[in-house]
Amino acid sequence: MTTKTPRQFFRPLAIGAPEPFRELPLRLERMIHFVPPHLEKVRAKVGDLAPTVDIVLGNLEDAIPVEAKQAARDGFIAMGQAVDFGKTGLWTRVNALNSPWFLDDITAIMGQIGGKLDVVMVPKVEGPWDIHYVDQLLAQFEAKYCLPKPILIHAILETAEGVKNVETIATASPRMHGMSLGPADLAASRAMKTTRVGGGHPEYKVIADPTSDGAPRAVAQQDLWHYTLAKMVDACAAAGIKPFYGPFGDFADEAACEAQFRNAFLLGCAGAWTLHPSQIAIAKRVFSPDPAEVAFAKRILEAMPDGSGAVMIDGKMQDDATWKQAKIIVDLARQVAARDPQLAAHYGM
Ligand SMILES: CC(=O)SCCNC(=O)CCNC(=O)[C@H](O)C(C)(C)COP(=O)(O)OP(=O)(O)OC[C@H]1O[C@@H](n2cnc3c(N)ncnc32)[C@H](O)[C@@H]1OP(=O)(O)O
Ligand SMILES: CC(=O)C(=O)O
Ligand SMILES: [Mg+2]
Repeated sequence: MTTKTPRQFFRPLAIGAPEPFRELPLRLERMIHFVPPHLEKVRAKVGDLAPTVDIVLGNLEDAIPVEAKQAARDGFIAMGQAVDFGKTGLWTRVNALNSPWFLDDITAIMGQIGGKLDVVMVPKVEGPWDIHYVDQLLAQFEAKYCLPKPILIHAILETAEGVKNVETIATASPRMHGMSLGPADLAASRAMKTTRVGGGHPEYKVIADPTSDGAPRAVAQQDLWHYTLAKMVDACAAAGIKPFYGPFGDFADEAACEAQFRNAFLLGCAGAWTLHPSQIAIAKRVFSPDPAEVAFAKRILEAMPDGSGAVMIDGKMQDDATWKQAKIIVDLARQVAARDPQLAAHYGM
């Protein structure tokens, strides 16, 4: 594949558009909270909701009825204008690039609240060509409206072709913020035989061999999403962008939601989607590091001030590599502490 030279890669795509970021802005993004902006009742509470989440996302795509597409777009703009989001990110999920609504979504939003928007989430991204199109369009709007800061792109990985092209999607533009797993559309795209939005399936399992005494055979459920999530995490980490778990649709099963989010956290994800207020506390709990882990990570950093050598702590060998792991945990704890005084106290920060 032909790619741009390094210098061309970082040039603005429209005269007057801001320079692309070289590094992602440092932001705590434990949950991307989805708001249906066509509902006046929900919209009215966004001012109170915003300080309790890291990101508010106005959803315009799936889950918004066709007859409410315009109301959702208008509602998102009204909400964006009315609310002071402070340190909370303001994102939107626009309709798919091949839908009848995308062009009007992006045109209206950039014209009216482009200066407040942080990230555009693009659904059903199939390859780098989708990112290039949105990249160029955003640059033209940034130039037209003299926006000082580039708007970032977050892709949803939710088609088989997208998964096949995940590495070229991740590196398609300096505007790439990250990626989320879209387990519902991806399941459909792959003809997986499920009807769930994320999470496991009891029939996806391995079973131990039968024994001569006929004892019940041990069964272990496997994670349907491990392969895709791991592939996405590697593509994102290699490109210097952020991977996220997507939605978990069974709001009543908080334990399963927490387990799926925690697997994603341990594997390298920065956050997950919250679709219902009850999921916010789960995401906060999972994507803020455990105070005991933070305390141990601090001991590693203190024992190896320049990050080199080998020391023993509680019988465990530490060296340059565990120092790097510890730094990731302590840096994340610092970000969380800056946002959450209660956790700051638990972390001793
Ligand atoms: C596969 C995908 O694409 S996933 C992404 C697309 N899906 C979404 O964005 C769904 C977002 N969530 C929602 O729209 C809603 O949660 C629904 C429609 C699924 C369920 O809503 P309800 O039936 O109202 O749920 P419930 O009665 O439990 O809500 C309790 C309260 O929380 C509010 N609430 C529910 N969801 C949200 C939300 N996402 N954000 C803010 N408030 C919410 C309700 O308005 C209700 O408020 P009230 O107590 O003042 O009446
Ligand atoms: C997240 C999403 O859009 C999906 O699972 O299809
Ligand atoms: Mg989807």
